[in-house]
Amino acid sequence: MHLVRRRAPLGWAVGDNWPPEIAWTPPRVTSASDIEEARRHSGWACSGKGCGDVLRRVISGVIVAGVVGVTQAGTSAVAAPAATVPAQGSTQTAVLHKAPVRLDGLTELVIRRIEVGDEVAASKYFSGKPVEDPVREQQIIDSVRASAVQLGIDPDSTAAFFQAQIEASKVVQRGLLAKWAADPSSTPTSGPDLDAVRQELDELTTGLLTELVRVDHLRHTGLACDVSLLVATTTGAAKHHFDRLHRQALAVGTATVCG
Ligand SMILES: C=C(O[C@@H]1C=C(C(=O)O)C=C[C@H]1O)C(=O)O
Repeated sequence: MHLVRRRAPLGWAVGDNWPPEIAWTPPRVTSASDIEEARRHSGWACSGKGCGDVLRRVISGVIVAGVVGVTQAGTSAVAAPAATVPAQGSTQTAVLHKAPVRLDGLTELVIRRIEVGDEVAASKYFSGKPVEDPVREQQIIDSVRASAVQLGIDPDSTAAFFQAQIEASKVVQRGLLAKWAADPSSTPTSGPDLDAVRQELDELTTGLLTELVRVDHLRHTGLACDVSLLVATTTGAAKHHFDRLHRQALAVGTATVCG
């Protein structure tokens, strides 16, 4: 078996118990789509004999952590009481000793911004405006840098986070415009005014900055941040019925959260 790390959302080594706060034994997860889901979300690429077990461990952990994340919603982020959670597809159980840090609020706003990308795409489909507007992008980056200084968070990582949001929006816009060009029957019937949509994006910027301040101390916690982000993005994408394109945008938009 050959296992390589393509990116680093999880700070664990092969053979570690995962997630570290959860004592678990892997439930049976066998379908091809589960494994494909694990491959896409784990940040690991695996080839050869034994990969199935490794990937099953990852997706099993995601399921358990997701269940825990949902059941622990609204409770304290640390030192939560122990809870027993039934593992999907198995009689085995996972025991939660400590809830992971939560990035649901930030992720929810990233998701909303991605959804607004659909409206931007529809607007541009009718106006013929290009996907990319470098002047507007620079205005956003300059503005969030200035806000970061005022709010006492790092301007460079704040700028990188918002650059990722802009890239995520462009992933959605390009994907939808390409889809509509290939299949005219799927095109929108109307498109909103771009200025109105940009106002919505500006409001989201304020919300995202507030969330970045709130989770600032969690963003450099390594594994805890990685696990929390994985749970938040996995459950968020499922809750919003994200398709492949929007999941891809979500991966782009959250790439700089834990660093
Ligand atoms: C969303 C737009 O499309 C692109 C993405 C942007 C963004 O995500 O903020 C900004 C400018 C464009 O490069 C837009 O034109 O407003």
